[in-house]
Amino acid sequence: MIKKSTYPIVDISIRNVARSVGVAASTLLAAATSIVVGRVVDVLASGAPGVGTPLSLALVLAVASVAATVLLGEWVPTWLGVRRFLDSAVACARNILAAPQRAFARREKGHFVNVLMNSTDTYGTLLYAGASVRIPGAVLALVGTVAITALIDPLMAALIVVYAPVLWLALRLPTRSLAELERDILPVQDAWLGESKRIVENKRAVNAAGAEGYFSARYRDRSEAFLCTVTRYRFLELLISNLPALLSCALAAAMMGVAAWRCVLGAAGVGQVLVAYSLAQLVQAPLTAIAQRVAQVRGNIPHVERLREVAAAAAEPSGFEALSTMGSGDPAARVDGTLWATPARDEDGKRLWAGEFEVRPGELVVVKGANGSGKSRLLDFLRGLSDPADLDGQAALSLEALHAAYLTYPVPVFPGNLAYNLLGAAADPEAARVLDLGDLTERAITDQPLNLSLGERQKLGLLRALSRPEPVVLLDEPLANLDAGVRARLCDHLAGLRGRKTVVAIMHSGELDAAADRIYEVRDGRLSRVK
Ligand SMILES: Nc1ncnc2c1ncn2[C@@H]1O[C@H](COP(=O)(O)OP(=O)(O)OP(=O)(O)O)[C@@H](O)[C@H]1O
Repeated sequence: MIKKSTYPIVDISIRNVARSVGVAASTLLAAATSIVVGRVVDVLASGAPGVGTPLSLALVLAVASVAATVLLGEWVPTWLGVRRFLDSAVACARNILAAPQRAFARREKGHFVNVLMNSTDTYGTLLYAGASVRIPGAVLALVGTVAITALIDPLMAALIVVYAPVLWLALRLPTRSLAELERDILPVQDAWLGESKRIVENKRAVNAAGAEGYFSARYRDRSEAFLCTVTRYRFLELLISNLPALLSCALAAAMMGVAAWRCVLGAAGVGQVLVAYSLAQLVQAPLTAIAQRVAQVRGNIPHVERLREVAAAAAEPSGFEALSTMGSGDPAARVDGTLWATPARDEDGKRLWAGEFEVRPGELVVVKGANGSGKSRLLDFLRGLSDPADLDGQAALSLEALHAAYLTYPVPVFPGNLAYNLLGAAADPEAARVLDLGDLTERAITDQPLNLSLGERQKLGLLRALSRPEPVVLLDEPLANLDAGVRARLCDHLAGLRGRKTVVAIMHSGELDAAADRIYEVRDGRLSRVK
């Protein structure tokens, strides 16, 4: 399991302590402003001269308090949270890409979209900035305000000390429910995001099938389930944010009562009633912030658990290292055993018996067989994209095979141009000539479904695989969607690669048979060598 320090929530560094003091500064400056304003009122009430100095000081303190609220109280923790959000989003994307394929297949795509977009944001802005800066800042503000109040009147300070647990208890139930609800929302939100993604990705196919009604109904069901939990969440949020204002009236009345009593006894000026009212209001913000943010942190822990799960998956060894071979005389790949295509390992599970499948360096190897017989799963296995546990038997895979250039399905297209779509490789001039790219080399490429024809998309995938420097090339149906001229030239080209590159091609036709060094064919679930 990944260490908790991978995504720390409470991070008490010197910088964060300074930031927390900054968060507390606005409340403390506001408290000081109230006291000086109370002094102004006392001077005015007594009719004594010299109101100018405390009035100016009150003004300066009020401006400083507002500036501190905006800059230190809000902007600094917000900026810190956004930085954390960005850093954890980048790290999460890296981890998703690094995780073995089987770890990625354990969850549906909506889960990863949610982790990447939502959990990274929640971790940065709510959890880290909340627990490391905002909550400690609110605690400092509360302690400071109580201390300032105690200097004026210890009884008033005692009232705040009594009030704090009352408010905490009042908020306990809704904040707990909020925390529990947060856990329930996540899987519903995963499903909703997954469905949203499906609508966008499949729009054209849905239109072509005339299945708009079916898809909108599915979407409505998922949205209703999600919005139902969101409504409950919003209601609890509303309660938590408004309850303190309601209860604060009682605190304000009690504190003002104490001040008024002192006033009547002649122990304090009339300004103290105003100070009491201001302090009762001021203390609400840190108290509520502590209650709300602790609930937020508790409720949102599942987000950081999800991020840690992705980080743990990225650290998971693929397991293929144990199968890799290094020797120069070794085959590029050898598989001897039963390869399971489906997770089920019983009579219903699909499997391919790949007894003594072998590819030697520099060979052109053709694999044939009926649809769904497990040929693509075999290539995935050679490329180290599946799970070594899928094989009941033995295998030896060269590092070249495990890092092979791989044309697989669907051919992914990235918005940009052809050069960009080669993902860092320079176009192989011979492959480019063979594929007859036409205007594909100059035009803008988008991931809109009609931007490239099926054949053009295939050419792009082939150019990408054939331009990579890796010595082993795996091609899943290289001739699919190509016109007769390109098919013939491509077959000649692949035949010409013999001795220079190791090529394994899945074929549904005999066009490569004559050139192939070996041909394997699946018959009745068994992969046998036929040439
Ligand atoms: N994770 C999985 N869960 C369930 N079934 C799976 C899974 N992975 C593969 N399969 C099934 O295993 C079978 C073999 O798939 P594979 O893509 O290897 O076939 P193929 O021989 O390449 O077929 P084709 O010639 O049609 O491309 C298919 O029926 C596929 O649906």
